[in-house]
Amino acid sequence: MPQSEVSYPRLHVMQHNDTSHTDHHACGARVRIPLDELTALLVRIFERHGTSAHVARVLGRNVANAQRDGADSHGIFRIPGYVSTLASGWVDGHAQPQVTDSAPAFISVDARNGYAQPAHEAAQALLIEKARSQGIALLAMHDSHHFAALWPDVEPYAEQGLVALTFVNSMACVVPHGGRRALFGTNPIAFAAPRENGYPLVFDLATSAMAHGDIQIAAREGRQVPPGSGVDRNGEPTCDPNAILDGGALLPFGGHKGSALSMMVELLAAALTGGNFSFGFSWAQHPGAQSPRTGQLLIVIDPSKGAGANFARRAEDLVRALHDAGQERMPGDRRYRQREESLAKGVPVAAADLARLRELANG
Ligand SMILES: NC(=O)C1=CN([C@@H]2O[C@H](COP(=O)(O)OP(=O)(O)OC[C@H]3O[C@@H](n4cnc5c(N)ncnc54)[C@H](OP(=O)(O)O)[C@@H]3O)[C@@H](O)[C@H]2O)C=CC1
Ligand SMILES: O=C(O)C1=NCCCC1
Repeated sequence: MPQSEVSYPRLHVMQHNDTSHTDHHACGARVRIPLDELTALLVRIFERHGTSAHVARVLGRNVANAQRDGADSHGIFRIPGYVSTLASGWVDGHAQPQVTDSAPAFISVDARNGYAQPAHEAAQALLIEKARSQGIALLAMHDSHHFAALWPDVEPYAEQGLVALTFVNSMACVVPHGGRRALFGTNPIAFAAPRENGYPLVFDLATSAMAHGDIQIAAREGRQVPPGSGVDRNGEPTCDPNAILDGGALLPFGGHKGSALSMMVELLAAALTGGNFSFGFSWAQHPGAQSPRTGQLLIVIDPSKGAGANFARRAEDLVRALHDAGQERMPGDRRYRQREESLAKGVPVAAADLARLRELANG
């Protein structure tokens, strides 16, 4: 029976009970809002609900950019979760991260129970300097809360000609392959590499069959999820997202292969950094808390130190070969397309969500 050891709260997601709109989108009527306006609104929400001005700026930009790029599960959908987590006292919105220059190619960051993004930002310049001088450098962060998409953590390195990889562990809601109870987090991995012509090559994926956020969205919209996504509280396969959320669990993607990758994420993001394993924390005293208190590892490589004279050109060769072989869509393409559209026309947001954001910012 895969009963989760840590029960993940289902509260505090954007609800869409208003069905009066005629728009075809599942979330009701959509409006478009300029990116800087959305960012400012989100910054106000964070500040109003318990973060420092600096943390609010970092998180506001992060969430707005996720929404800009079409991240349904990690854009404004997450705002009620941030707010309830801050209100619960589970996370410190004013945390001052401690950055330690541990070794020539190794930086340790204690996020001090704060959000991962400001802690990462505090060490970013040193990480780039080390990667360029040593060829490779690591940032190992612990006691951090990552409640967002991972691509914003790696894409900026590729924009500067570097290769970056990151690993984050989350909360126990995935049954290991052949196992009986949830132990892994959805444990995402993201990778970014520069290209000669065009946006960096970036992939960003949960090692579970689906991200937990997408299960929540399917439940909210009354949709079934694909076979192989999860099991119910009795360990029986189910396509009902509510059964997965209510005492059931997710499955790793690709059976034993995804399970092995998820194990690696626990080792790199938790064991190596000093952070909690996904099964290793309890938020029982913090009703409403939703963000996992775990760790993150970032690896940054300077490809100019490698064998290839021009990594970005080789990346371009590879993309051309992939296209020639019939793969039209590269990972990241959908996001970049969405980004361009959002920058040209405004960021799409469900009208009901925008109203709720305004209440959170002003009410
Ligand atoms: N903070 C946390 O602890 C967690 C965060 N997450 C986040 O959830 C988000 C969603 O994760 P997940 O559902 O696994 O992501 P998806 O399965 O939607 O996408 C995974 C990757 O595959 C690419 N991709 C998707 N479809 C295709 C295709 N047909 N051809 C080529 N490439 C494709 C995507 O590119 P594209 O983006 O262009 O679609 C993306 O890079 C991620 O941003 C992740 O970081 C997930 C788990 C935990
Ligand atoms: O969607 C997911 O899976 C998660 N997102 C944010 C942090 C917890 C897991």
